[in-house]
Amino acid sequence: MKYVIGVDLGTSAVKVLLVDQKGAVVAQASQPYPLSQPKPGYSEQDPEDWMRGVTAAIQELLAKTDVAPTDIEGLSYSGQMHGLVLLDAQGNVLRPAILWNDTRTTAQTAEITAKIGAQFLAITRNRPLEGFTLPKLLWVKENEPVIFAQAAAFVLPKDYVRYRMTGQLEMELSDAAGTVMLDVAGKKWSQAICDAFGIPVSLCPPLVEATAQVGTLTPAYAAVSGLAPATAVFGGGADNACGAIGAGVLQPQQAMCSIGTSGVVLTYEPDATADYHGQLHLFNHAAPNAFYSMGVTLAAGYSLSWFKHTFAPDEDFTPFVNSAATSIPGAHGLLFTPYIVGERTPYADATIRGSFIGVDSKQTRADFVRAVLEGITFSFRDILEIYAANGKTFKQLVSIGGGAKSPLWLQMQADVFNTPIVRLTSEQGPGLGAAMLAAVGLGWFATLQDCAAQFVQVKQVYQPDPAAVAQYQKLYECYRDVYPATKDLTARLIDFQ
Ligand SMILES: Nc1ncnc2c1ncn2[C@@H]1O[C@H](COP(=O)(O)OP(=O)(O)O)[C@@H](O)[C@H]1O
Ligand SMILES: O=C(CO)[C@@H](O)[C@H](O)COP(=O)(O)O
Repeated sequence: MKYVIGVDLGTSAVKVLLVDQKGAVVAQASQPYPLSQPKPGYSEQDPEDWMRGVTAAIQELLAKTDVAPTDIEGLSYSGQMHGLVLLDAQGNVLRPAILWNDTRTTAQTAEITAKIGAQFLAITRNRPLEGFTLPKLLWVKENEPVIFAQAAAFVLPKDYVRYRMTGQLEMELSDAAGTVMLDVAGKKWSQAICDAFGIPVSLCPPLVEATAQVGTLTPAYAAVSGLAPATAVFGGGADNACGAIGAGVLQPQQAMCSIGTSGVVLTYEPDATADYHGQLHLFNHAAPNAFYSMGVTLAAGYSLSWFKHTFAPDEDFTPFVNSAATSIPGAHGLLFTPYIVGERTPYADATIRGSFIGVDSKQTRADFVRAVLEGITFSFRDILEIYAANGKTFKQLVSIGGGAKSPLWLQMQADVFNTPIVRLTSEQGPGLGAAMLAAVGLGWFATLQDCAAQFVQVKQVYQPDPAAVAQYQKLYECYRDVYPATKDLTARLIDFQ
């Protein structure tokens, strides 16, 4: 039997999966790393922490199995998107990576809109938002000119990890789309965007396709990790593109819902003509010549992990989440909005903050846990409403990410969306998608669709419960009114942080 490894470089942790030729996950390992928030709106990670985590997770993975490293034929990646890693001419990291959920760049996004708003949307297929990479590059250029002057290249998180493992510096296409410096339909760097903002195109690394082999491991990395030097390394993909592949979202009308640190509702787009007027993102898929659209909740799983970390640091996620079962839909009148680091879809608003509305002396901690889960789920419903307004409804949604571990949350999704929710045998969609890119790159399968037919396995389908659907419809109407009512108020409170 032969194997591949999928490395999922998430925001909370790296997860590595060892997958055999039949698609069975034979071992997995995970290593967390810290997130640094030195100022309100800032979110950074040290790329060296990613490297330590990836290497330790691979070592742990190999120690868990009897699989010979020489039987692991290939490895590929799924990566948290948009994070800016600046490198000097020797490939050294110049400053901490500025992540996708860092919102310090409001001035730069306004600058982009004012300068080339309509042209920007036409080329990149996206509105300039704080989370994307170009505003981060402009922020460094304006605020840290000495560092910017030393920059010889920029990469995204998983592209940096791949560089350290292979010595090859490239940027993979589905992730490059999230820089908003790419001509998305033309699959090439946009000279017009670079020129408009004084970014030398020489900073943009060569582009590589997701299933293309970039090389093999360096002898040094093979020695330290325990992998074989001949292990073939493939481009990989943006985590949401990989999540879609791992969820089998490879045809029009198929859609997924991902609860990781962020939250995503995503659908496959066969070409780049879909037009959501910038309300949703449109990026290149990691499947060849395909695209996907998506809306993003900035703090989905992060709202839950913040709440648990703050109020129940010693409890495990599973009992903590399950405690919500002792509450009821609507959490005895408590509503939560998950805007704890600002929001992206449907409100591109870096200064909105979260709220608990309807706090009552009869409520218990279980009500608060339930309200957090429900508020996050309502934020996904907001994205589904945008799809519906554009004529897209889905027969079912495949649920992936850490949040898909919880049967209670899966049923809640079915009830809030009034749509069947599919649970797969593994909730590690991005890691599985990364492994599938290696499997196709190695030629085990002719297409990702063929690979998905073998690798993607449904475990259970959660059907909406009509009574809960009716309750959640009324609650969702209240939820929608919280944003306009709290927008100005919570922005004023930021001064007191
Ligand atoms: N047992 C669980 N039940 C429900 N949600 C969970 C559970 N364990 C973790 N989570 C949620 O999953 C999130 C992490 O998901 P993951 O897909 O690993 O994220 P990332 O890829 O961003 O690192 C956490 O923020 C947490 O809220
Ligand atoms: O910014 C986005 C997508 O545009 C995020 O979805 C990141 O890609 C991080 O993903 P997770 O760590 O939550 O999986």
